[in-house]
Amino acid sequence: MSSKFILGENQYGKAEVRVVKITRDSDRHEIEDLNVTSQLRGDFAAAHLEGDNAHVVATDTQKNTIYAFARDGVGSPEAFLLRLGEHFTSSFDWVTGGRWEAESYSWDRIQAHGAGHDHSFVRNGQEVRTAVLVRDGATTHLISGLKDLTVLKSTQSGFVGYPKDKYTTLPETTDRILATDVSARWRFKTGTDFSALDFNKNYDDVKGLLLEGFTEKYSHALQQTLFDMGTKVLEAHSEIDEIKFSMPNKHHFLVDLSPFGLDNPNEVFFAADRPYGLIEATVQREDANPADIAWSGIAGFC
Ligand SMILES: O=c1[nH]c(=O)c2[nH]c(=O)[nH]c2[nH]1
Repeated sequence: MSSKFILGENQYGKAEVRVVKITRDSDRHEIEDLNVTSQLRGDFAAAHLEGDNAHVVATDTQKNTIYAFARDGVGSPEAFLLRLGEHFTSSFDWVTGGRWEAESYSWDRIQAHGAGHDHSFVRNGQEVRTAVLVRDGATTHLISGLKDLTVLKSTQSGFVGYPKDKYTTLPETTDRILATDVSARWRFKTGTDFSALDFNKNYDDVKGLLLEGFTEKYSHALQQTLFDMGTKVLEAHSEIDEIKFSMPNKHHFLVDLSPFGLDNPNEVFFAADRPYGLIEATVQREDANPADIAWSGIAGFC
């Protein structure tokens, strides 16, 4: 019996290019700090089948392009990825698409003597900003996001009414701590005019809405709070078609202080790090276009 083997889907590039850009037009410096991955798609059959590298834009060249483009400034992770995608697809005929991804780390000015310092910064540990661009021929998909945005509410959360079977030990509660690390990714409508979008403003606004959504209502479950958070974003942003979440339910267990003759009226908790509930869902417009190609390769979301 003979088998024939053919080349399936493929992409390649440079992963995790760490680039820090200091803008020093004046004594008051600005910092941009990114981790960028570039992957090209197109006709790379000869490289795989024949060892012919005529189409292989070296991963080293892709890395250098990222550094060279940073010389002009980054602006926003989304704008930076759009520039890279346009460059590679327009410069090389056989590059028909690709995937470009960035994480961006934010820095605050160090407050010294009552003012933000001109050139000394402290990493803002709140969350990591993310962006993914997928180009497929004439179609462009762009997904903004964030991860590790840790939030907690100390009341206005409960969990009751769930089915009880012989394995159920969890007591119902109408007053518990709700805590999670928000990971969210929001996809812009296909065909959005990205040149008209202020991505940094968009990011700040969506993050603000997510945080507001977390606070606003009594939470009957993290699932409900997730949906509320997503709804707020879609209501306010017509350019966004869907938002996906992955959120651990970071359990806080009341400590039994009775051995020490003390009561514990919901004040002292054991913050468990594992196991944790893991709540994942998409909130989308009813008429959103399916965009599986945009999401494939993004781990940790359903
Ligand atoms: O918000 C919650 N959702 C659940 O699905 C769940 N399951 C559980 O044990 N506690 C919780 N809390």
